[in-house]
Amino acid sequence: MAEPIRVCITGAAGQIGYSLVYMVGSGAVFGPDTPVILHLLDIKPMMTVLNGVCMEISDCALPCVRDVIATDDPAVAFKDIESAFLVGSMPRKEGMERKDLLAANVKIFKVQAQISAKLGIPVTDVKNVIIWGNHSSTQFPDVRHASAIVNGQTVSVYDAIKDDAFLKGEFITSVQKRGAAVIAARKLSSAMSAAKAACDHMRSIWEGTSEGHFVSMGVFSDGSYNLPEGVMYSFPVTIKDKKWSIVQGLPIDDFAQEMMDKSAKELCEERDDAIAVCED
Ligand SMILES: NC(=O)c1ccc[n+]([C@@H]2O[C@H](COP(=O)([O-])OP(=O)(O)OC[C@H]3O[C@@H](n4cnc5c(N)ncnc54)[C@H](O)[C@@H]3O)[C@@H](O)[C@H]2O)c1
Repeated sequence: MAEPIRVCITGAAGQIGYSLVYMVGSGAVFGPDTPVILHLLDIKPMMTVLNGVCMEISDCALPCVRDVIATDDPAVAFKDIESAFLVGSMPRKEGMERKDLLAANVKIFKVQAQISAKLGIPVTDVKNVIIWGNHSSTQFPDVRHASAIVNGQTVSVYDAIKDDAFLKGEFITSVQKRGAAVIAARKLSSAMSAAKAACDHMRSIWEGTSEGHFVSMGVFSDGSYNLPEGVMYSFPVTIKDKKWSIVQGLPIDDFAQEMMDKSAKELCEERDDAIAVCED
């Protein structure tokens, strides 16, 4: 086996942390041949809970876990690490909008399932669905540039679904409202799917994207696609040598641009709110 890498997970005693620890420790993120030393950070009152998580890590005999450092000291948690999942903060509760979280959290610091169900194919046969914008009710899931394997042929998802009303209506709104729907059903914010998404992001960064594939990530906007510069915005990106590049030149129609602009406007407002909180 290779030398172990040090991976920090903050908020490790929380819901998302609980799923993340398992996924990282089982080899699903950095590969089954890469041992990891887990640096688990949480706040002092959560140390007993974190100790329970450590007991379970030990009981699971996770194949990739070489050692575990559980701490409430960020200096210890972030020492010599190669990668970090910054999860520690306050989750959204029923009735809360994302904006409500900003004031609380600012100081501390994808959507193929529906398409594959509509086409009756496995999720692995759908690629390049884009989420533009914010992770909120203005996010814009866009299948215009996506392709799928149907009956052994690679086809455009838009042409295969052939349902403009669905793709511009129900599909978008159900993705936009998914977070709230999970909270309404679980009475808790999503955790397993959030941890899976974080792990997918980390694996994409670690391994890079394969030829012809892109993934959506919230990255610092450089003004591509006529969107405002200087906000964190979800773009289609490719990744090589752990560096992301925004995919350029995708044709954007009026409908898409309007959706993308709406999410950008909200992100600019959130950025300004966050700056105001910091300056308080
Ligand atoms: N993007 C998404 O899809 C998505 C989905 C769900 C949750 N979230 C966000 O992820 C975060 C964590 O959610 P959760 O459900 O795991 O919450 P949780 O309350 O179960 O866990 C959060 C953990 O963070 C710890 N924590 C708080 N402040 C900390 C600090 N300063 N340093 C280290 N640890 C700290 C808490 O003690 C707790 O153990 C929240 O901000 C939530 O809004 C995002």
